Amino acid sequence: MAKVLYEKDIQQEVLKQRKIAVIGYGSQGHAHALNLRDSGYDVVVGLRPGKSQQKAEQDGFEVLPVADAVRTADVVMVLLPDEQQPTVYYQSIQANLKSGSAIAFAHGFNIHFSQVVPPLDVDVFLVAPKGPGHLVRRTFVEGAGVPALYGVQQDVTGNAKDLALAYSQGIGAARAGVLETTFQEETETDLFGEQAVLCGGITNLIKAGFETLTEAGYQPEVAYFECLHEVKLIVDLLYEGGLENMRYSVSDTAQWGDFVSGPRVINEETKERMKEVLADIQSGEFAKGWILENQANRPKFNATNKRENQHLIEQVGRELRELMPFVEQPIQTKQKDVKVNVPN
Ligand SMILES: NC(=O)C1=CN([C@@H]2O[C@H](COP(=O)(O)OP(=O)(O)OC[C@H]3O[C@@H](n4cnc5c(N)ncnc54)[C@H](OP(=O)(O)O)[C@@H]3O)[C@@H](O)[C@H]2O)C=CC1
Ligand SMILES: CC[C@](O)(C(C)=O)C(=O)O
Ligand SMILES: [Mg+2]
Ligand SMILES: [Mg+2]
Repeated sequence: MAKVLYEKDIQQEVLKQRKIAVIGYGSQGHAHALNLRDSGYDVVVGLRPGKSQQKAEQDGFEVLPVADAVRTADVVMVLLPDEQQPTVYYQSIQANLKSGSAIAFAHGFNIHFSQVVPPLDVDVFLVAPKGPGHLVRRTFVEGAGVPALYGVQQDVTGNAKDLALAYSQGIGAARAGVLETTFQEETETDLFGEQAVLCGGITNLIKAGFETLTEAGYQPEVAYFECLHEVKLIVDLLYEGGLENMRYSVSDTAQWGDFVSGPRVINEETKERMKEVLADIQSGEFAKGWILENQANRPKFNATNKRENQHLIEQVGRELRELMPFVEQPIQTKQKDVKVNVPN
């Protein structure tokens, strides 16, 4: 069994003496900056002029241009979109990193695929929350946390692991559990999880179910409740107590259907496709495609995003959610169809 660390296992002092620059104030950035400050750490935010800058200032942070924030910091956490990190790193971060300081990431993509190569005189570590940034903040405020993986790529000071652990504690992850990993393992498992299960897998499962019902003549509203809305209720039971807990709560008819029909939909063939997805991640093929897509200004990303937002399930869902005031308002701080290519 892997060793999972909690708050009681972690010393905070090593990070308390240091200034942390959080670069970026999006999903992860705002959560890390706010949680670290609430945990008593000294935080400055590095940004370009714009929406995030205004938000961070409204939240009471000192906000500096990226280069200046890096210059003042002992620990620099890079929370820019993965595809923007190399440009900003080489234009504004690398030359300003203090010798003996630390650079950190919430996802290993750019280090693992060598898009960012830090100098040899800094520590390089990873603290990767296993959940969306907005929940990293929401759960922290509620007194809980989102678990995280930590890893060290480069340890020149002898402090890298302690810094990573203290950082994990500062963002609230150690309340839920912190697990040691490598940049390679985090990158490959995170990409696989989001593609095959958490994002790509679940959205396509939902759409396929919805389309099967509507194409058979059933009402789209009924199909929406059945295939999308109820997913959260079922996932809550899975989250709270695993497969057994969900199966305990649903009817025996549903459980029997789960046993006999689930494997007709998700089976060895699906697993073979999953293995292909994993192989593309491991070989760097997926990373190459994503880097090229960005260099071309995201033609496929933008077209797919537009088409997906117009899907019948989205139209029906928007109308139904209007009538359910208890459903929490969507987060949607990001306009994912706009490619912004402006470094600092
Ligand atoms: N989203 C998530 O929940 C998770 C993300 N991660 C990782 O965290 C990192 C950050 O991702 P995420 O939080 O989704 O990113 P977001 O897209 O939510 O936020 C990006 C932030 O970076 C700023 N930014 C973008 N370009 C520049 C630039 N050129 N110069 C200065 N600031 C810039 C944006 O500001 P502006 O308003 O000016 O555009 C924004 O504040 C990634 O490595 C990701 O893989 C890891 C776990 C989960
Ligand atoms: C599941 C998507 C994720 O990996 C995450 C929230 O953990 C991401 O990159 O946003
Ligand atoms: Mg993830
Ligand atoms: Mg991810």
